[in-house]
Amino acid sequence: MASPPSPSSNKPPKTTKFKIALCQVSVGLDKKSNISRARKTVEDAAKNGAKLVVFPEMWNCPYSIENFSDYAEDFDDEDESPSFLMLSDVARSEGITIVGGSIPERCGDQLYNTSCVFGTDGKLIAKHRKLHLFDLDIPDFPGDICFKESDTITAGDALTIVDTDVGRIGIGICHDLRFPELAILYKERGAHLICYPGAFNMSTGEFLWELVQRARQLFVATCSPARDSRGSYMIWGHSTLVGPFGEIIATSGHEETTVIAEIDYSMIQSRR
Ligand SMILES: O=C(O)CCC(=O)C(=O)O
Repeated sequence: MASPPSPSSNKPPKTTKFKIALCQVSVGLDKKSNISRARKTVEDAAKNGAKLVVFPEMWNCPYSIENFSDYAEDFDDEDESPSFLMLSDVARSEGITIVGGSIPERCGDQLYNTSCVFGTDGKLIAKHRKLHLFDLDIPDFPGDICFKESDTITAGDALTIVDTDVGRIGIGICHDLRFPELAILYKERGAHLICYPGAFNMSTGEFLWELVQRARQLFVATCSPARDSRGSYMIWGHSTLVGPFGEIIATSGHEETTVIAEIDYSMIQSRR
């Protein structure tokens, strides 16, 4: 993996205008079909001109504490990492950058909620372990949700910012989006875009998901799985691209879809 860019090296991106695809895929119980569906989605996005593809949080596994261990992958073990290998392979074959949402990562005795970023040659260029785990119990809120991610997942301990062919990208996962400090640090380190694979729920999604993205004053891309109305965890959806003025460039509902939109980094300069 490349070492993270230093704050002072404000390298201009190779590409300043490009298409991004936010793949709001449906996620089912069958891991193999989640993987093949995801691959096809990347191939279609590349056909439509996308140079950067973003996946949702936990795209290979229905979002539930009970599933994380069964669907987890050890990235150092080729026989144990089909989701990881597929993303690497399709990034290379399509020649695109992929922010691979997140999948449960097994490392020794620990499980992490991890996002892998692949360059156009298919190499892993960054890995972000979710920093802020989602522990919530709000019985009187609409949707009265109770979820304790820390029962099975260990929190990461590092920022993740990486230079790619499509700019300097900071990564956060879902609940990380709520913490402005992280976005401020990425901004100080010269990020052009922050990608947040997420899976917000119905309780907090309606109130916070869009609001916090629009407050970051950078390009922000969020990508959620599609809602599964039979699932135990009701996903908010609404994968969105926000520009540096807080404007919504493109968004979606909660159904399965791929949002394709243009990013033009010259807008960051205009905002300044
Ligand atoms: O912050 C929130 O309200 C939702 C976060 C979440 O769903 C998650 O981190 O998985």
